[in-house]
Amino acid sequence: MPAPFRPPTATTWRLAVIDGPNMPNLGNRDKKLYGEIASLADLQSLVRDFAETLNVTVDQFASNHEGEILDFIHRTASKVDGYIINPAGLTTYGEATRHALDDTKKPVMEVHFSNTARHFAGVVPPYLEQKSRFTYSATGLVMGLRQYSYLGAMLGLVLALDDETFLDGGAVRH
Ligand SMILES: O=C1C[C@@](O)(C(=O)O)C[C@@H](O)[C@@H]1O
Repeated sequence: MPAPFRPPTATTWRLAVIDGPNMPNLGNRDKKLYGEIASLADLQSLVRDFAETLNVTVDQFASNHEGEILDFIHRTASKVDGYIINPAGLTTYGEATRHALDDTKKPVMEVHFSNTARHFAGVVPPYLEQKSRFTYSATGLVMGLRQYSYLGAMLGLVLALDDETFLDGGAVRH
């Protein structure tokens, strides 16, 4: 059933959804953080189904290798209207990936399964405080809602792209 709040004439935006290092192993990760989701394939199927409901398309990509993620961003930059990324293992040091996304000039939503502020506080002492590099240049951030973070990010990004007074149809980032 199509989303009732998007008119039938709304643009079919093309989005790219990227999962970074360790997300290909989603089914075997800590259930306290990642829940009972069985696999990356299940996550991608949930995201695809939601995209269909919103009447947008998604190009999905996951890799344990930053270079492959950079290649994906470079080759999709002129084809997609916005990115959703879970930088995962690149969150704190993924400057090359952040720059590649920045170079696209497209809106970028950062997503995480966990609330990374709480998660990081649990894994390092306060004097080594860890932060996401991606939040500095992301359009927005959704985290702490496990797989539903991706759906929240997608909904927000699609409505923002629809709103010509906000992202100017994807041409301008704010
Ligand atoms: O791999 C991940 C997954 C993560 O991005 C999340 O989705 O909660 C959080 C990161 O700190 C971690 O390195």
